[in-house]
This record gives sequence, C-alpha cells and structure tokens, in this order.
Amino acid sequence: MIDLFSDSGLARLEALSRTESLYAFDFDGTLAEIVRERDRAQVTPQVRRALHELGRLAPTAVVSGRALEDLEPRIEGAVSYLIGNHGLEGTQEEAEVRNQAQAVSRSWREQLGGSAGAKLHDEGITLEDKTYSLTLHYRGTRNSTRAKRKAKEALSRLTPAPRIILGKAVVNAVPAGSPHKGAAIRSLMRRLNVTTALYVGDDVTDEDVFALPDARIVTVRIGRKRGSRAQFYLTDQGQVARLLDYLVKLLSMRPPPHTIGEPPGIMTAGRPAAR
Ligand SMILES: O=P(O)(O)OC[C@H]1O[C@H](O[C@H]2O[C@H](CO)[C@@H](O)[C@H](O)[C@H]2O)[C@H](O)[C@@H](O)[C@@H]1O
Repeated sequence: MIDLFSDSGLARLEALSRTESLYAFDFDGTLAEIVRERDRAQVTPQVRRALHELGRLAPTAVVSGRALEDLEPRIEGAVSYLIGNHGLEGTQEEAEVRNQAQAVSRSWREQLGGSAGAKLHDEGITLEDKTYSLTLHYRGTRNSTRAKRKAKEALSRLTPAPRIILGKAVVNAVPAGSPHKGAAIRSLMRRLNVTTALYVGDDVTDEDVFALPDARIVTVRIGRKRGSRAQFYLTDQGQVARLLDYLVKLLSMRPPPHTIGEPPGIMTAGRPAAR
C-alpha cells in the first residue's frame, strides 16, 4: 500500500481529476469517527462542508453498511448518491432482490429471538436490524473475544446461511449472493457514465471494492493494513478532512468541462499544496 499523500498518490488524484470521475466514501470509520454508540456517529462540520463542496464539483457518493434511513439524516443532503446496506439499497437493483433480502432478514430476526436472543443479550451483544441485513454489535462487551465468537456462532446457525462479514466490533449477516459495495460502485459508475472512481473505506466490507479487478477505481484504506487489497492508505480517519479539502481544491482548478479529457499539457494549473 502507498501513502495517498505521497508524490505518486497525489499524482494519481491529479490524473483522476482530469477525468469524469465518481468520488465515493464509506461512512463509519471514514467520514465519521468510530464511536461506542452507533447512534452517535456523525461527520464533523468541516467534513460536511467539504463533502458538500465536492458534491457540487463532481458526482459524489456515500456507500455504507448502514440502512439508508439511518444514513440519510447523517449526510444531510451533502452528496447526491447514497448507497446503504452494504450495496443492497440505493442502487437500481431489481426490487425483487431487495424483497427477497427483506424476507430472509425477517426470518433471521425471528430465529434470533427467544432463547438465542436471550443468550446474545446475556453476552452484552446487541442486534441492529437494518431491514435487508442484520448486524450483531459487541463493542463494549466485557469479553470481546468471546462475544465475537458467540455472535459468529449465532449467525452461522441461521437458515438460509448468510454471507457473514466481520467488521469493527460487529458481525454482519447479509443475504448470500446479494449485491455488495463493489457491485454497487460499478453499477453507479455505469449509471453516471463516469470513466473512473475514487473509493475510500476502512473496514472488511470495503474490501469488496478494494478487491475489484478494475483499474479504473483508485482505492484508499483508512489505516495501512497488511492483506488489504486497497492500493493507497491514509494514516487515520482524521486525514479524511484533509483529503476532501485537497479534492475540492484540485477540482476547482479544473478547466471548463469541454476540455476535460484532453492531454494534461493544455491544463492551466498543476497540483494544489497538500499541506
Ligand atoms: O460501511 P460503513 O458505513 O462503515 O458501516 C459499517 C457499520 O457501521 C456501523 O458500525 C460501526 O460504527 C459504529 C459507530 O461508530 C461502531 O459503534 C461499531 O462498532 C462499528 O462497527 C453500523 O452500526 C453498522 O450497521 C455498519 O454495518
């Protein structure tokens, strides 16, 4: 992985800015700092402002594991495109796919009631019902290793068998075969008719984008991690505000739309200072 604020990283962003590109960001751990109580996750005023500015300059999306109805009020209209439930909501997928996911999720919810639910509760594990998928949270439990194991065991007993995606103090159950974040990004790129994309994320669910065999997408992980398929990294979540500001400056320097895509030699300006 390469530091995004290195010369080669900045050159990549600059090249991106000369194309018709989508700018997409994960929410928790990327736009918003990870917090113990999920309802309290929010973007800072600086991030909201920069995101809004970016959204005026280029197609911009937030792609989250959260349900759309939970995500929307946290973004406050700063971007035009929102994708929720790990790629299941907000795309132009067939309604049938979502209806099936909803039915499967409802059945899982029932299976996690009764004694199974009581056991999870005793472990301090909480259930987030996202209509089309479920998430078990174990942040703040007394013994997180044990709680994680119990959460995984509970989800692996569900029928039909879910796709289990681990995350930051969470274990997610997503209907097997449903569209993931990678599929959602590609679908949005087709819909917007863009040739390239930037995607920034921090967690296991974002690896579905990082691992795409698609050279058009520049992938960035929050935090350098061995084994991640992302090409670039930012050292921590605090760097996201800096990245957004940088992108706004870069895109503001672009020549008028009719010259986008022409050779870089005709561009009027170079690269803004990355501070
Ligand atoms: O794809 P994302 O936008 O990153 O969503 C991933 C999950 O985010 C939320 O959980 C995470 O954030 C919480 C608040 O900071 C934190 O308490 C939790 O431990 C994290 O895993 C959300 O609640 C999940 O539904 C998302 O799947």
